Amino acid sequence: MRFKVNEIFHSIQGEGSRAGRPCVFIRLTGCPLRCSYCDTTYAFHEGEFMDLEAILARVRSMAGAPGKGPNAPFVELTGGEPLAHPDAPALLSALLDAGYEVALETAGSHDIGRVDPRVVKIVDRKTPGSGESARWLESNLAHLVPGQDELKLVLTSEADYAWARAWCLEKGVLDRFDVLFSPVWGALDPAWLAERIVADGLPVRFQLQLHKLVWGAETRGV
Ligand SMILES: C[S@@+](CC[C@H](N)C(=O)[O-])C[C@H]1O[C@@H](n2cnc3c(N)ncnc32)[C@H](O)[C@@H]1O
Ligand SMILES: Nc1nc2[nH]cc(C(=O)O)c2c(=O)[nH]1
Ligand code: SF4
Ligand SMILES: [Mg+2]
Repeated sequence: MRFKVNEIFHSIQGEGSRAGRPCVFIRLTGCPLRCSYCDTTYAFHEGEFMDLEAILARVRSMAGAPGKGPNAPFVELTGGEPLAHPDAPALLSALLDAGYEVALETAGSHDIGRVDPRVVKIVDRKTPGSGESARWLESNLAHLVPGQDELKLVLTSEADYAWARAWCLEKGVLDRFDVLFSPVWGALDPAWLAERIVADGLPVRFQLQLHKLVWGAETRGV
């Protein structure tokens, strides 16, 4: 089983409710979407083929020995769009079997029902401002595990916020899942977003990309 891999790196988880934890990232090459704000366009084509064993060996060399419990080494599969690769579910299962806590970062454009339910799924509901909101697979909502998985809405503008709020209320997701609202870096004022969430009493988690605050927005491999 082979995968085109853009990069594998060890850093601090910069997004989601697990932000701040050391994490090994596996970034697969390729994405069929073209979000207006994508900060990872270098992963659309660049990469080298690696087989499953080589990926597991690289992860092991960075994350250390697998463990158990809440502080088991943490590994995230991202991209590009990892689920655009037909064998991504098998890679995720192999990482789980090796004893890691495993997360998947996905655009919600591909069926997450094929993924082991123990994988922490961080599913990005693309907004109109991304230009890719029509790629959303509504059936994915039924596969999210409350208390484990997360919905993320990355907002380009005040109009995107209004759309995101209405979508969350219409779908009833705020009663069931951890929902994250993030500004597009450099596009939507984070203070405006934070204040608006508070003013609206919206039970979502505001997030900034921590790694960009630490290393700047252009640094790769962090
Ligand atoms: C690079 S994507 C890879 C995973 C998958 N393709 C997706 O979009 O969820 C990882 C996350 O970074 C977010 N992201 C990309 N560019 C961003 C930007 N300029 N500002 C804030 N978040 C961004 C995406 O919305 C997504 O949630
Ligand atoms: N530090 C760090 N945390 C991240 N969380 C999700 C990322 C991604 O690109 O999917 C990411 C990333 O690129 N870097
Ligand atoms: S789906 Fe993810 S990787 Fe693909 S263009 Fe959008 S943000 Fe970038
Ligand atoms: Mg990133």
